[in-house]
Amino acid sequence: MIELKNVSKLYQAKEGNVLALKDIHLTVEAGDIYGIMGLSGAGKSTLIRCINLLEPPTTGEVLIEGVDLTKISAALLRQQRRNMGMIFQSYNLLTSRNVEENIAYPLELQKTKKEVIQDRVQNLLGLVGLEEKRNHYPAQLSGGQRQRVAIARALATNPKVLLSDEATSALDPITSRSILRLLREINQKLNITIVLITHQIEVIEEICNKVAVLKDGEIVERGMVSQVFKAPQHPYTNLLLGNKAFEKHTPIPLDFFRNLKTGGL
Ligand SMILES: Nc1ncnc2c1ncn2[C@@H]1O[C@H](COP(=O)(O)OP(=O)(O)OP(=O)(O)O)[C@@H](O)[C@H]1O
Repeated sequence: MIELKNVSKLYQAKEGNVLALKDIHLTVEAGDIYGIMGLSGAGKSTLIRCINLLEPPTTGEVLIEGVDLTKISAALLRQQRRNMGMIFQSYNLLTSRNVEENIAYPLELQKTKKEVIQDRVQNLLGLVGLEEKRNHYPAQLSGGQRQRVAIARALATNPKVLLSDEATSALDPITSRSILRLLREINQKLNITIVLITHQIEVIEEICNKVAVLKDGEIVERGMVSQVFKAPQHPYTNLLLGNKAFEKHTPIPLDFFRNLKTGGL
């Protein structure tokens, strides 16, 4: 349902040009929770923003259900974008609007009838578990609650796809897990395809069925999470997963501290 073909992105700036994406080919099927992982600067944000054309690719095609977004008019693009909600690390809520009003905002923009908006907002508040906070403003909410509002707002127009740009990176591990659980529920109950970018391996492990590994603007490895994580083929994937194994499971050898004291490392 989402297909990127030969997508490249060149940023041209006074300070110098950056080729942020190089000949990307990516297929996301309906129902996937597709994770794109890589270190800082790998091109993850650029890639996810190319999917809804927030960042127009320099070359290549972005096909959503067979429609190439790079070739349609601005009006048609606006219409296509309603099929794709997006959430961000920094939530991007409207600070002068309360929870209900934030969720209603995309529907107001498309001139939906008031009664329909009320019903939809009510359902979404239930879905994200924020009925009791409906009149609160973003400043009165925790990070996790803000992300729930952002998720409800992203789903307001009934999209088929949800794009998640490091949605849990600013949250503590427990809140992060509760947001990931919510995303999985949305994928399973509402049949919404999710594409997410993250630098956190545990996010991929927790909810994604597929993964692509991005390095310096190129996809170096992709596949089912179960396979890629069990038997990574590319040294860079190994490095990313190896680091995690070190953090999580490998006790730091005593020699490390001895050597540190004596400057022997
Ligand atoms: N508007 C821009 N103008 C010039 N260069 C840019 C622009 N946006 C991103 N870049 C460059 O493109 C490359 C990829 O950036 P991008 O933000 O996509 O990476 P990322 O993997 O999302 O990184 P992070 O995890 O740190 O957000 C980087 O070298 C970055 O400096």
